[in-house]
Amino acid sequence: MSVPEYFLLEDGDRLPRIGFGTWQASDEVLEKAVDTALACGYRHFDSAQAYENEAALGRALQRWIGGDAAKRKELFVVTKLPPGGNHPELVEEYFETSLRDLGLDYLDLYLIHVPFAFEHIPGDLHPKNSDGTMKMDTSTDLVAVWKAVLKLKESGRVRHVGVSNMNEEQISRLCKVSKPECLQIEVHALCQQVPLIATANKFNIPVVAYSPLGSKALADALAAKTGREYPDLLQLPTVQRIAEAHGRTPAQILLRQLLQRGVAAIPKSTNPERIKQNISVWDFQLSDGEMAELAALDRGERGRICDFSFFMGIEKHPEFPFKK
Ligand SMILES: NC(=O)C1=CN([C@@H]2O[C@H](COP(=O)(O)OP(=O)(O)OC[C@H]3O[C@@H](n4cnc5c(N)ncnc54)[C@H](OP(=O)(O)O)[C@@H]3O)[C@@H](O)[C@H]2O)C=CC1
Ligand SMILES: O=C1CO[C@H](CO)[C@@H](O)[C@@H]1O
Repeated sequence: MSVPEYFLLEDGDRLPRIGFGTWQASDEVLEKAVDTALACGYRHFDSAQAYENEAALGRALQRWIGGDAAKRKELFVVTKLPPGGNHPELVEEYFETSLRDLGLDYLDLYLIHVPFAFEHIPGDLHPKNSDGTMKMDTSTDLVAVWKAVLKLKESGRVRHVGVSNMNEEQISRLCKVSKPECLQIEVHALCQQVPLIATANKFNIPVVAYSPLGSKALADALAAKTGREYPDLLQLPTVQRIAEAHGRTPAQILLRQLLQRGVAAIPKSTNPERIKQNISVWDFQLSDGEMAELAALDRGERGRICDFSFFMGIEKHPEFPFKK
């Protein structure tokens, strides 16, 4: 089956289905990686204020744009409102900080990063109590935050707005105000999010898969916390066998499965060869049988690696999105 390289959004904007992830890439390394990614054809870049590297991303993008408005239009730049910004009266301030750090005069997509709120403490994106638990604001009014994000779109400084890490109930609640234009969630071979993607498809909301390769960083953090080893998706026998059959790499198989499920993916790499590899996924296709074998790897909720358990106490927040 052929897969379009973009989601078509309103106003004819195009959301490239392979994007470039930036979490846990330090400034200098990130700038070089973004230069490579741009040269390889990436035009969708995923960031977040929480990654604390928006300025580095912005510098690399500005070099490539070179003041040319047509080149800026080629890019699809995404960033996210952090948990400390989940207060309606603070959305504008947090947004302006990201836009300034990115050095852009508009953003293509702004996402509510998570549905729960931390206290707003200037200069501290992950405020903690003395016992290590997060300083949460349990009075989060998610609809009011969403309305404040929608106002940014009305102002023209954001072209599209969406959400991340939200469950079906939260998505339905926000859809009553205005449908999110994108849902960014963890999706990969062991956490295939079949029900949530079905809901997104029902609302015609494009889904973008984060940690599409199983995120070594998150898997290691989970293993350190739970003592539960998390499998390396790239080493899964089924993935390796199908990769062998196609003369492709395991990563390309994992990404192609997502594309053929109608989901976009934002793999992160700072290695030039792997950056190139991750966007070279358009010239082969997986058979129905191979797709069925990959679908059988799903562990549903048990396959989740990003459960925010490193934010101690977060599961007590009324808007914690995942099954406890
Ligand atoms: N909305 C949210 O809450 C979240 C959003 N995200 C976004 O999603 C992006 C991707 O997810 P992320 O968690 O980073 O993890 P990924 O699933 O993208 O995996 C990244 C890891 O895989 C390695 N890798 C990349 N390409 C290959 C390849 N072709 N072969 C083998 N190994 C490879 C990278 O190492 P190397 O660099 O050495 O190649 C890195 O260690 C993030 O960067 C971020 O932008 C992530 C988590 C949560
Ligand atoms: O985007 C993200 C990158 O991963 C982090 C650790 O899970 C998250 O906090 C954040 O949601």
